[in-house]
Amino acid sequence: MKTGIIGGTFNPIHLGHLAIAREMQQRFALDRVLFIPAAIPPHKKVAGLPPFAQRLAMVECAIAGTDGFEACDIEGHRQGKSYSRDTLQQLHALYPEDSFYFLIGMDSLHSLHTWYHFEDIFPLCNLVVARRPGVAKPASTDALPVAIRGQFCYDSVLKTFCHTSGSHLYFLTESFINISSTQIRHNLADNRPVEEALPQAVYEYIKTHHLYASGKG
Ligand SMILES: Nc1ncnc2c1ncn2[C@@H]1O[C@H](COP(=O)(O)OP(=O)(O)OP(=O)(O)O)[C@@H](O)[C@H]1O
Ligand SMILES: O=C(O)c1ccc[n+]([C@@H]2O[C@H](COP(=O)([O-])O)[C@@H](O)[C@H]2O)c1
Repeated sequence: MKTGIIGGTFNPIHLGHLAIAREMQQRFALDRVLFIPAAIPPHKKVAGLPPFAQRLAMVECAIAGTDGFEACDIEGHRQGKSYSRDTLQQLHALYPEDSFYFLIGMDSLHSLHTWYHFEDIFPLCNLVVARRPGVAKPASTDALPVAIRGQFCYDSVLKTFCHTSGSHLYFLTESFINISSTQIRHNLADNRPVEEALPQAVYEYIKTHHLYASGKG
């Protein structure tokens, strides 16, 4: 089975997340894409963060009825920070036959060397990086962050980066939408429109549960 993974704080999940997940699903003919909310995001402020259960519920609202998309609460069952290395190891143990495609934003690629045991991550999955249209697709290891480039080579025939473990590093380009959860939270707090950035069901969940009102982070 080919399994895609998109992890995030999902505070809240938005149409940008869904668009890149769909692109990854189609490009790699994935059997399923797991949306994994971080219970305790390792590098983000947790003050004012809605509880894990609410961020998971918004993910469930966002993907309901979409073939191949599944919410995964694996990080809600662990103590401490939600490190991706630990999640990937757990998924490998649960699904030893699967190959994994782990989606991250370009910003995350550039800070990957600061992640917990980041070098363990490469052999555990293929990395799929979402980049903005117009940002050149890297075509040599020189374009990769210094901290990781030594572990990859560039195959100019296949136009792909290969890790020493045999995993690959791919770049997506088609579907980046210029949306962030931060912008959505600010718009909600200021009563500015957000409907175009959010699935309708997520918008309704936010309204019903009075999330992100002014003064609520
Ligand atoms: N519009 C987008 N297009 C492509 N990737 C995105 C987009 N927004 C977020 N991502 C990526 O999705 C993953 C989860 O993102 P996250 O939940 O932190 O959302 P965010 O919008 O970046 O949040 P915030 O604004 O609060 O930092 C990260 O790897 C991030 O880089
Ligand atoms: O494992 C780490 O050290 C680590 C550090 C920063 C981010 N991550 C993961 O990257 C994903 C996106 O994180 P964020 O903070 O941009 O929402 C999410 O799954 C996080 O758990 C993981």
